[in-house]
Amino acid sequence: MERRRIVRVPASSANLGPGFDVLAAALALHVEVEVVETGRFAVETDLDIARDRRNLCVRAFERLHPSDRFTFRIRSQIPLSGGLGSSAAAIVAGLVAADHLFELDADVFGLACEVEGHPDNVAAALYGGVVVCGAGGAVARVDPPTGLEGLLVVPHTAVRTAQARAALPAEVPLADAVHNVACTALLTLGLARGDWDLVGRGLDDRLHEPYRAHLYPRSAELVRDARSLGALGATISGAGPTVLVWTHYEQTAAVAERLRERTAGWAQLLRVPFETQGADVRALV
Ligand SMILES: Nc1ncnc2c1ncn2[C@@H]1O[C@H](COP(=O)(O)OP(=O)(O)OP(=O)(O)O)[C@@H](O)[C@H]1O
Ligand SMILES: N[C@@H](CCO)C(=O)O
Repeated sequence: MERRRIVRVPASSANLGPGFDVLAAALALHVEVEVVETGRFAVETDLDIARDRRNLCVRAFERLHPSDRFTFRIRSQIPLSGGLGSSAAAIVAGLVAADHLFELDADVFGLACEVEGHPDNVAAALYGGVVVCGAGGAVARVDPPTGLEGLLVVPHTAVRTAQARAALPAEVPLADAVHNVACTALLTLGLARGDWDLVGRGLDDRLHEPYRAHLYPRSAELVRDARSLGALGATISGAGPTVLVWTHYEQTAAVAERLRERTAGWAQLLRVPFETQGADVRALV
């Protein structure tokens, strides 16, 4: 009988403002990858992604097992323009599928970090919730507070993560590093306590968003103006250009209305809950 697995992995928003390469949150948009032992290699998808062995799901799968006899059917709700952890979700899906098919009990998190190059999106994709990635591969996870919602504003123009990482300086002023430590502490306390004031005060960043603003000028402007639209604040999602506008659910509809006027012509405006559930795998018969 054909062996078959279906893996569902959430999108994620990394950095959450000040927590560069440390903080991320899973979001309720998903990639679904069905891996079937058909006896031939193929990638079947409507997405604009590689259909050969350069495909990220396949590359990740191959870290654990050859893909020659497997067909990969990939569907995704995650915009590919950048900032929503689509690459991490694809990598986690490939690894989880192989790990489950061959009962390997592999270090999926460690391998996924190696392929992705940084841990934040990978941790959120694998474990769900809000994650803090520490030294030596440690991950702490907390459920997002009840009532927290996100509005995602997705531009047409894409930014590749590699390009955004290349824009960062090797050194930053000490005062900016201190500012980010303070904001990260306020934000994590705010998220753990469900304290909206602390969350709003903790979203500011000086380590990556200013250095990348020339790659996504309209997104940077929206982050600056989000509070004046009634939101708790906004952050560049991951390496951008998508913007995550943070709201309490009682504010979301009104903020969405103002954003709709403000972002006419942008690719998508999505109301997306934070996701508590991480990667999930099922065996199909
Ligand atoms: N389901 C998928 N299967 C295979 N490859 C994918 C899939 N989804 C995305 N990719 C690949 O990942 C690339 C996007 O990766 P990139 O790191 O630039 O952005 P991102 O992961 O969406 O954003 P960020 O890392 O900032 O959150 C796509 O161009 C595509 O090549
Ligand atoms: N922390 C990463 C997330 C992008 O995948 C970055 O900002 O480069």
